[in-house]
Amino acid sequence: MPISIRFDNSYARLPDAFHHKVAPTPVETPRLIALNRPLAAELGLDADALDGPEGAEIFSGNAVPDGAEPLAAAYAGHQFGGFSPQLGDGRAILLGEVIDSRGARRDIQLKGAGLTRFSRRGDGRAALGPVLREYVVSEAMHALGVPTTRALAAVSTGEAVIRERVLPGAVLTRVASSHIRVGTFQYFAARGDVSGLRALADHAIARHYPEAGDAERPYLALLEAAIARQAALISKWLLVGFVHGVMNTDNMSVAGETIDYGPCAFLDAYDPAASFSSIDEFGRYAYASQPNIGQWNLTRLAESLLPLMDPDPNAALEQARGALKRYPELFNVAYLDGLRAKLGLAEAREEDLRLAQDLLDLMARDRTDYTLTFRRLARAAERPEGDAALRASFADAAGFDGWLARWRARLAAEGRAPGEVAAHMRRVSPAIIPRNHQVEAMIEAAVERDDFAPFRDLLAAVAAPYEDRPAHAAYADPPPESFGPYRTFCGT
Ligand SMILES: Nc1ncnc2c1ncn2[C@@H]1O[C@H](COP(=O)(O)OP(=O)(O)OP(=O)(O)O)[C@@H](O)[C@H]1O
Ligand SMILES: [Mg+2]
Repeated sequence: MPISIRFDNSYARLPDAFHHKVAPTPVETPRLIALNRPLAAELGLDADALDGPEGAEIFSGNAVPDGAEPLAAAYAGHQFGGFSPQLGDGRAILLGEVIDSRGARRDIQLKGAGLTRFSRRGDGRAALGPVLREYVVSEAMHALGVPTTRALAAVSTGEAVIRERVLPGAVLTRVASSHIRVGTFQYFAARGDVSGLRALADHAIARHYPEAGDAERPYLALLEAAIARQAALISKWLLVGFVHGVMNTDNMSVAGETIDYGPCAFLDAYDPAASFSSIDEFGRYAYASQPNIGQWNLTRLAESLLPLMDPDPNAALEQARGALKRYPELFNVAYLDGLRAKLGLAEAREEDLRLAQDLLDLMARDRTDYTLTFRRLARAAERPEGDAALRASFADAAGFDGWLARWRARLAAEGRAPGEVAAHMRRVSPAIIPRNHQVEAMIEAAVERDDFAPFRDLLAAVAAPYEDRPAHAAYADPPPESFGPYRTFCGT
């Protein structure tokens, strides 16, 4: 019996200008590498039926399930500050949408599924390494509590893709609450297509911000809501040490989910200026620049929405400015709340930012490991003698001791039980992130030796980031010295 998926394809019903209806290009010998069974169940899919050759057929694009209406979406985007009026899905093909077990609409999309009208000079394909990276890192982000697209399946294609060298090809099946990007709005705005813009905004409101639809000014409310979600999202990135790496406006979801894990990386050593992507020469998308870039991108969204916001252009501009002005405050509040939690503080006080910033400054100076430092701090919270490994990680031991004394005094003033404080801290500061050296080792095993055991092990570890499980202990370790400085390459 063919697999049945209950599609309801609202994006396909939007006007022609929104998409190119195109089927995936079949691949030679699809092999299912991974199926996310819990996610499949959440989507109402038959995980047993999909966990084998039939799943390989569907998730490679070789078999298009009944009810799917494959399409490539049109979008534009600012890439490293320069505007491209037409990008679009050059290698991703949306199969359709399903309503999940909680009643939410979710996209099911194949990334690497072949040529579309938007492929430009690309081959429409993805390489196995980047597919596995996106699978592991997006699932890690989900487990960390960061809004993100999800990975439903990975399939190898049996075909080669040519990059700097010949690599095995693969397709990632990605699930998202939508694939509407800031660049999707820019696409219609740049063409002066106000009716398309309105259709898009109405679609985004219905799908992501239904309360905005009831507001006096729905399009302003859409902008405000998108700004709030983006501020919250980027604060979460910083709090787990995530560097997106390619925050172009076409890689910013209007739903506030992290999307496009091309050259992303997590901080090992804390360095606010950290930037890993080989194409981000000037550090535009460095770790600590992400909040500002978020605002820059949201300003592009605001500009795109102006024609809808008010018939009077000056009034529209005024409203957009007002909405954007709130972003820094929204970000700062969310980030400081997160830092407080990482320090185990339950009460908000004036001096909290200073306390947190002083620790971050010490960490930056001595390049301590971002993840380990906070995790060890939880241990220090429940031990009066402190944590020897933590102290040893600071070259400036006296500086750190001074900070530790201030922090302990602050905790003592709150008077909570040390065990409780430590438990709270461990709920927000992970033991395990997808460490860059582990991700690279996992990719090498898969690509060079067809060995997917490291992929499965890493995935299992990052799926339980806040737990200290002995079996996962190796994944909590920082990189060995020999790993050296890390560089990522756009996973095209
Ligand atoms: N191999 C390829 N073939 C065709 N088009 C490509 C290819 N790689 C990237 N593109 C296109 O180049 C543009 C920018 O690429 P970018 O790396 O941001 O996106 P992506 O990783 O392909 O996809 P997404 O943003 O959907 O995760 C997009 O329009 C994308 O579709
Ligand atoms: Mg992209």
